[in-house]
Amino acid sequence: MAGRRREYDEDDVRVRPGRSSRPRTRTRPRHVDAVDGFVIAVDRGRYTCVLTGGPDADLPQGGTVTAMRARELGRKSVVVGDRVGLVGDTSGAPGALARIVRIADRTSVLRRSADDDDTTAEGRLERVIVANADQLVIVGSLADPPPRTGFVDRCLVAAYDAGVAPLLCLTKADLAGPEPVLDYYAELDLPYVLVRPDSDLGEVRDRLAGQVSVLVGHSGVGKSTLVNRLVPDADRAVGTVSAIGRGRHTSTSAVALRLPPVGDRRTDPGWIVDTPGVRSFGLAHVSADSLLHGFPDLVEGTVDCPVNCGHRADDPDCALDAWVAAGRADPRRLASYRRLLASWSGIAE
Ligand SMILES: Nc1nc2c(ncn2[C@@H]2O[C@H](COP(=O)(O)OP(=O)(O)OP(=O)(O)O)[C@@H](O)[C@H]2O)c(=O)[nH]1
Ligand SMILES: [Zn+2]
Repeated sequence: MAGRRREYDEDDVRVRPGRSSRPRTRTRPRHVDAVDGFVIAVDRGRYTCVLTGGPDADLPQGGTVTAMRARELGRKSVVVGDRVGLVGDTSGAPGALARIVRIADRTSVLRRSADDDDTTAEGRLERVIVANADQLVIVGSLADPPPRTGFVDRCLVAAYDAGVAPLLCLTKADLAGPEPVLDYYAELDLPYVLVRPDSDLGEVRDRLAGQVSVLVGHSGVGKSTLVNRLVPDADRAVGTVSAIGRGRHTSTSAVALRLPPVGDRRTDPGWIVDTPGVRSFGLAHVSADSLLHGFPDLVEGTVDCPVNCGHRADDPDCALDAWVAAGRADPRRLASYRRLLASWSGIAE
């Protein structure tokens, strides 16, 4: 994580102009003494952060600091993955409360999909749940339950749109081979890893090293099993705001877990962000173009489409049908794209 952008929004700092004779103590503090933190969990207005200042900042160590938002942040939200500036009691002692006074510009955001409840403002909202993720690990089982490529396709759209690199993590490789899934994504150069109960996870850990990786997957695919294998003390790692194993009553929808060091290497093993209860990522903000770019194997097939072609099944001159008929892309991919189009209530054009 070293070397990542750490500029802060400075618009929350109000400095009075002029009056150089003014006693320093009466000017608003600029928080020059703020220390860098990384938000790992959010629970009812309390933010659990780890301190990331210092030369060994990204190595597994240290405790956590509980913080609240400073009023001067206004309406800006703070989410898991945010890089923040902290002041106040950052000792991490029991009962100590620090204040978040700055939020760094985000390199990426992932939004959860709106709740099905469109009768409330909350229910219609696609809230940002993770900031600054580098990688989206799409966890899917090869059997029991069978692969759901529609879900993977949806995640790919979210990943490409957010500028987050996708990694396909295929679990239960002891029950079925990966060929059907890999065949479906043959045109994509999608990186993937296979997981079975007896695999040592070395390749997975290599891919997670130095990254902030968000894990998403359907119920039953083995995501919890994988998280617990990767971070054996996951429950302890997030302390009192743990979302793991809790039901739907928790307000926490993401939690960052520090991966243990690999051997005696002094390199950053990375972070995983588990997303308990997140069924899928919101795509309402995604433009029609971005939706298509989640299907890179189809993009070239649209060059012969009429201007303003919607690429839907009932668009008579859509060139994608001919593209697929000519064997240039898998017809199942086109069907998946059109299913997504049909369910997509995009607002951005
Ligand atoms: N055969 C086999 N079974 C596995 C593997 N990984 C997990 N399982 C089993 O699959 C079942 C579901 O695993 P979980 O880890 O609970 O799945 P999950 O994705 O976290 O599902 P939720 O807890 O419902 O969100 C459990 O019975 C696991 O023991 C695997 O690689 N191979
Ligand atoms: Zn078209």
